[in-house]
Amino acid sequence: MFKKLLGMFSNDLAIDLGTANTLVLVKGQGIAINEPSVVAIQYDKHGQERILAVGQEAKEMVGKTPGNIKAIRPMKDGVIADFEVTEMMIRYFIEKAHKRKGFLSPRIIICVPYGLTQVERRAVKDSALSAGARYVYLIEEPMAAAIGAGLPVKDPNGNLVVDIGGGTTEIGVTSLGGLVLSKSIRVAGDNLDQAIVDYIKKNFNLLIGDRVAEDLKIKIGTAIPLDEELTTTVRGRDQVDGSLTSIEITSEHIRQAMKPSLEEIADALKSVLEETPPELAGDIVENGIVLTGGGALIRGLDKYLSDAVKLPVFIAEEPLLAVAKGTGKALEEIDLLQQTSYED
Ligand SMILES: Nc1ncnc2c1ncn2[C@@H]1O[C@H](COP(=O)(O)OP(=O)(O)OP(=O)(O)O)[C@@H](O)[C@H]1O
Repeated sequence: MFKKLLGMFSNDLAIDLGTANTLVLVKGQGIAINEPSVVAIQYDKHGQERILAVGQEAKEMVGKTPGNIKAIRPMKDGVIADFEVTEMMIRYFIEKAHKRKGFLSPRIIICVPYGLTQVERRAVKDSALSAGARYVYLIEEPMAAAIGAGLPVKDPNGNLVVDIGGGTTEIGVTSLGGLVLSKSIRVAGDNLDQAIVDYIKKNFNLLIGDRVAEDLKIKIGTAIPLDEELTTTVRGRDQVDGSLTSIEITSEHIRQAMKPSLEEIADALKSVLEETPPELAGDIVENGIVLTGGGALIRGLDKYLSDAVKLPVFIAEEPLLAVAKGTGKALEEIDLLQQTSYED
């Protein structure tokens, strides 16, 4: 009761700490921040560092910075690659979202990739505590994705969600409010971008950056053949003579480039289905599989995965927001959470 009362005087926050994007929701107000998980750091001549930009502004600096500025993605492949910068980023986003704060420091629920080590979980909690959180809860990504996709996670039924983010694809089977089974592979959006860079280098002798590859994936990427293939022009540096040049690329090329990674995602899904207890598997056969995360937006991925596992596959509404929305819903039940398994 007392804790409930305290909650009325502070803006509790829900944070989806993604490897590609970080979203912050303020309780009762909705999404306050939706920005890339990138930090630009400037070093002075004594080697001292200071934050130059965080989020969208920092992402625009990636690959374009002079020597004394570094644009860093502190979370990579679903793990914390740089603790110090992750902490700076969490602190920056909390302070920005909580600037119109009540007179109490907030309680914060943070969604973290499945399978972070105890040390990484501790680091995330400590960053939020040192940024002024009164209490920090952690929730794992597949669970938040399932809640955000509107699946009836509390029912005694099996639900299967596949969250394809930037660094990881997380597959989870939920039932009775918990994760029964989960698998995380380091094959997701970033890996697809890298596969496109490599394919274009190998087949066209053209060097392109990650940002250009990501644009190609979003603009013309497809998991299945299209009735009318899409075409676009891509600019880069010729590997042989070093000149700047442009070539025509089709959706068929991008599909070929992404094929091995998409096969890995399909194989991971198959292995989770094989391990799912029969009672829950029956529910999944009936209800199908739900895709969340930015990767769910790849053209035809639902059909591709449905063909691979011979089950219906659906795309969640606003898949890029599903994890954040799920974390936000968990925040609304934060008083309940104090007694449940979410508490770390
Ligand atoms: N329309 C689209 N088509 C294909 N991919 C897309 C599209 N829009 C976004 N993406 C990709 O989705 C990924 C980001 O997704 P999301 O924000 O769900 O990841 P994240 O939660 O930050 O990462 P993680 O779940 O690994 O922590 C990026 O790789 C981005 O390129």
